[in-house]
Amino acid sequence: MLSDARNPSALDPTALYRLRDGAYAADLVLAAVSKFDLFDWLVHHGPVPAVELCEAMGWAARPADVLLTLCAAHGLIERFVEADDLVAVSEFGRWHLSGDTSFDLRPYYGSLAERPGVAEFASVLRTDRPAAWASAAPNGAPGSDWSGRLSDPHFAAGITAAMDARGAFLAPTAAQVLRDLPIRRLLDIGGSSGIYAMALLEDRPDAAATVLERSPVDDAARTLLSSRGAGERIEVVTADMFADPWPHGCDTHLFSQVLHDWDAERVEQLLAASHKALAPGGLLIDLDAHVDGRRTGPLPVAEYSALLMHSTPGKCWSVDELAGIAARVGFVGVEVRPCAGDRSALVFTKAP
Ligand SMILES: C[S@@+](CC[C@H](N)C(=O)[O-])C[C@H]1O[C@@H](n2cnc3c(N)ncnc32)[C@H](O)[C@@H]1O
Repeated sequence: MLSDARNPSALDPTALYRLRDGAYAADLVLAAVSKFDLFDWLVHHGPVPAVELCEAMGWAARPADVLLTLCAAHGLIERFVEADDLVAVSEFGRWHLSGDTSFDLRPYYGSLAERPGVAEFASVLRTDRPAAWASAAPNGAPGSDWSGRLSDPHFAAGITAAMDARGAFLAPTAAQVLRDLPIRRLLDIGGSSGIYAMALLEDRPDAAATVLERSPVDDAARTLLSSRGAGERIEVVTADMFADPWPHGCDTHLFSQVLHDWDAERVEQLLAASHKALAPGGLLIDLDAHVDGRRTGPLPVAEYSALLMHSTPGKCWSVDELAGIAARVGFVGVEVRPCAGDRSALVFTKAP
């Protein structure tokens, strides 16, 4: 048993990540059916560009994009991002979720329309404002979103423990995938407990790392790193990644599951800050769950994106969206490396 525990690939918890990360996805489809009658509308008005669909439904672009990815991943719609983001109901969607046939499941879905998550998604779709983390406060209550609650040391400790637990499998498996990269000085932005920095230093005895974290997560990170004997090689810098200067001169920057918490404007701000602070020729690694270029899946990522869209200003970004932003701020090229747990690492380079 012990040897299995030391070999993460022997006990792959991907199914458990999917269960947890997909917890909100059904509520989003229930909202589309019961609050907006999406598939029946598409039967009568589609195919339409997503922007017209949003206008008709009163939806904001970000949550609508997440919903369309999820519907496409379930085979309920067809989506063509390359053609004006044209959206059409599929035969499967028309058959079972519109009034067009006698196999209409809408009343069955409607019987769950009173679930709190369904109302929350209807509100996020209309307002683009995140709902409370884990639906733990009335919709839109001030400071109830994930980022607002991180200032509370008790909540921050719980989230840091959660990120650390997730990383026990993801960090060493990602480090294997990134083993060949010439990392000597790593900056792990929003690095939480430092578990990814530790994994990346494991096979690099001459390398060192800095975790950049906001308060009060910074203290939790320091305590954990020193209890794991990594306090000497990994320092924790307390900083707000949006407002404070970043340490300069690192040859590699890591965003692990950070960009998915933020909207396009702030993602661009973070990538620009990274480009500015990185050493020439340096690498930027984005480790995350990424939607495919056509924004039609994969299903586990589309489901996770629903959770993130519910309670953060972010979503699971597609490889193409991030590559576009990275190119705009000056990075060259992108290499995609599949990792365990439905994650992948995007490796961007700053020109020498
Ligand atoms: C979703 S967690 C990811 C943590 C870790 N990188 C991982 O992969 O598990 C996002 C992290 O970003 C940090 N964070 C959020 N806002 C921040 C800010 N303004 N400045 C620095 N860190 C921030 C949070 O404290 C949290 O640890």
